[in-house]
Amino acid sequence: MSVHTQAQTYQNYIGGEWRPSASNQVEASINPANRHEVVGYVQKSSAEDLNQAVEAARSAQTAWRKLSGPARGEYLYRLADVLERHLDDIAATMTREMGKTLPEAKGETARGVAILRYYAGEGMRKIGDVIPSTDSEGLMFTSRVPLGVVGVITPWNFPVAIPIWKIAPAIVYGNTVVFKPAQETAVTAAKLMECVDEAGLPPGVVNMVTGAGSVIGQGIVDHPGIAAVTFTGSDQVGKQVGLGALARGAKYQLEMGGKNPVIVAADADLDLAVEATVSGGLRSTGQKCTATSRVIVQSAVYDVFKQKLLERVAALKVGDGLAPDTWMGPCASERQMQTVLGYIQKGLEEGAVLLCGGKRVTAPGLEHGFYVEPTVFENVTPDMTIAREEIFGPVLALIKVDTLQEALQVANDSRFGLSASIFTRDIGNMLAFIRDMDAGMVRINAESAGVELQAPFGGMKQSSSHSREQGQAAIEFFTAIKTVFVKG
Ligand SMILES: NC(=O)C1=CN([C@@H]2O[C@H](COP(=O)(O)OP(=O)(O)OC[C@H]3O[C@@H](n4cnc5c(N)ncnc54)[C@H](OP(=O)(O)O)[C@@H]3O)[C@@H](O)[C@H]2O)C=CC1
Ligand SMILES: O=C(O)CCC(=O)C(=O)O
Repeated sequence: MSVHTQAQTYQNYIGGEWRPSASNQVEASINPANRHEVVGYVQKSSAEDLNQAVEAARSAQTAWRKLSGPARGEYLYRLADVLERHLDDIAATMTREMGKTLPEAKGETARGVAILRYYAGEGMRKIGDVIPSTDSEGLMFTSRVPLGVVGVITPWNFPVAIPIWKIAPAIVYGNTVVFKPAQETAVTAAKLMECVDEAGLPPGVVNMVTGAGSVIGQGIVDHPGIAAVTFTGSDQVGKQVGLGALARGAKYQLEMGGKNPVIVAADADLDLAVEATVSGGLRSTGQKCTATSRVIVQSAVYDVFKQKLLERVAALKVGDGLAPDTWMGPCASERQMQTVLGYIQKGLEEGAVLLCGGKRVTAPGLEHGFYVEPTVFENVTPDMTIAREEIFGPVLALIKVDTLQEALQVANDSRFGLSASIFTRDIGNMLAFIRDMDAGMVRINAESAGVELQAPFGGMKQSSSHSREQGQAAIEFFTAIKTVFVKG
């Protein structure tokens, strides 16, 4: 039985108007805490809808780029205020649509507000440099210009923060946007567009088209009217996006997976390390690209650390993210839950030892949701699948090592290099980690997740396309540099 009497239908947002898809087909977005609850219906759009959105974005671009940076920034301040007013509703929608706990969803929405204000301020900052010319009568300088229409393709795990950290810099630097959210969180995305509408952004500056990744996402990648594509999501799709964009000469930026290690050195504050491992690995049900997944512990403290970790994990309350006492919600979808359970099974088959968890939670009240127990394995070796692939679920893999050198070697033995932590009190260990750890974010005595909006964010190796998002780094992707020489 489905509970959908109150479920609203959400339309595409194109050229400042709400429009049904050309196909007139909709899809239910369901609550992962209870598969029978429909959160809303979203459009299953076609290439025709995408074409309309690209046209709207192209039409809006000339007037938008002609506004001054501070004037564009003013729109972002307005949008921030509107989002802040709707924070509670948007956060609750996010929890119902993808399962993270309400405090996490509120925190993420507040982060969206802060990102908008940060980039509103960017509208006032410099967009070029004066460079001495060899010609004493010449003036040489750089100026940054927008790219045109930017395609924004986002995942479901941060359905407010990730779209905002792409859309805000895109528009403040004078681009217009065609946004394709993950279908799993398209209701939350539509509520974000309601804020765009209420804030009075000029029609066409931000457009949203929902639908299948293979149709709308791929359509953005291939569309000749889109100058650049920014993507966050899986490793596999990301590489496809990059190849497609490269083939037609579009600019692209990819943020993909992680297999983030934490090293617990023999001199670590073990209580702090346990807390950070649990928070970094299991909050948001492990569904963060920055989530801790490999826990590399020096043998001298292994048993004590393990004991403390298991006690802490046993105390975690799994449940509906809207319930006030829930610490960890469900996986975002049935497919994600099956993926996680598949990796757990693989871990068992390859000889890892299950210390706790490992099963779907079907306790009364949770049986209709996509819950997986917080899971800890030990005797994990670096060649096992659960030590190599991104699981994106509440699974921690303990790896015992003797020395810090070995720990670093294991930590670097991955095709990913997004975030990494170490717990130690020794300055030599810290410096070795900062120097030798191949990750875009290295964190000392702090969990691997939880990035700050004013700092560059991105990974090394196959975690990203080697660019950085957020902070002032965003200007690199969302603008092109013009070098100007003037002589009177
Ligand atoms: N680095 C990160 O932050 C994230 C990593 N992941 C990893 O990816 C795994 C799978 O998650 P999943 O949601 O399937 O991730 P995807 O990479 O499939 O989805 C990310 C976005 O890309 C879209 N998309 C799908 N196919 C294409 C395509 N051919 N061209 C362009 N865009 C496309 C999706 O649309 P649609 O949703 O409509 O399919 C979604 O908007 C997870 O288990 C996790 O390991 C997932 C999310 C975030
Ligand atoms: O750790 C964070 O706060 C951000 C994580 C992230 O960007 C992601 O999971 O995609």
